[in-house]
Amino acid sequence: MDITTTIPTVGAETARASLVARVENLTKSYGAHGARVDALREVTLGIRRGEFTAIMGPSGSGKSTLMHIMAGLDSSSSGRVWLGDTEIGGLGDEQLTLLRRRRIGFVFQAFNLVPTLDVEGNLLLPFELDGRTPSAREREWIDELETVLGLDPRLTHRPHELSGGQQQRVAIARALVTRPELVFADEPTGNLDSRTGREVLQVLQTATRSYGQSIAMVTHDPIAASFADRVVFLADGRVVADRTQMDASEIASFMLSIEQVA
Ligand SMILES: Nc1ncnc2c1ncn2[C@@H]1O[C@H](COP(=O)(O)OP(=O)(O)OP(=O)(O)O)[C@@H](O)[C@H]1O
Repeated sequence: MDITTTIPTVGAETARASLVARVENLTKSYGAHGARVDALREVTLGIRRGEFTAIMGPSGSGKSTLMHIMAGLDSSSSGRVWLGDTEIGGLGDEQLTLLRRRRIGFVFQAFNLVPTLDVEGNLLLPFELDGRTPSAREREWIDELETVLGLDPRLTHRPHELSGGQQQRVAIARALVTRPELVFADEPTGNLDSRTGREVLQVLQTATRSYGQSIAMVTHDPIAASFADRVVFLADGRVVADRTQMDASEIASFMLSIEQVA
């Protein structure tokens, strides 16, 4: 047996198994010729399972474009994208819709709750959209989320009767109810004051630390990124740094250095 070729292969497979999502040589360009914008340039990145990853970068660095392509909301110009073992680039629209519905959770800056549904109705929406009711085990999980996120007294309230922080908690609970492989959070604290924002970030951190939820959060806020286990920095469509556990001041100075170069 040729041991020199066997060992690295096993190592690479193990490393890939620990990734919940990955992209390889991803590029995305908008427009053509003189008006062309290269939003992503040959990005290769893996999101590790069970980690809270922040994707940071100045405005226009490509954060949202990367998130949208990883979540199957947009297509790439070239390169490959996987969620687990599924290569997203090979999927049709219907398969992509199912993948997003069943395997990915989303939390947006604007909460995106359905205004006509109460909290319980919003939490059950992912099941409703999938044409099914939660199993007994899923019902237990929903009950646990409602309690942990402090939503029990609010279940019959509609979004307009809730504070911004409460609405974002509902949105996070809704993203977690189906136990998705990966939750994408897009500036989840962008509409919140700093104290409420920190509480929401703690909720996301708890989802990872207590429940092993993989989360990828796009942000330009150093304080938000400091709650993450890992911070990936983008500048001008490229990954320029990939660090673990940085505090907010380290992140802020690193951002400043990127912005000065850009
Ligand atoms: N639909 C589009 N058409 C043309 N250019 C686009 C489009 N979407 C994004 N871009 C450009 O691609 C680049 C990356 O944009 P992207 O929104 O991914 O950056 P971002 O880091 O998320 O910025 P922000 O923090 O301001 O949201 C920018 O130069 C942007 O102007």
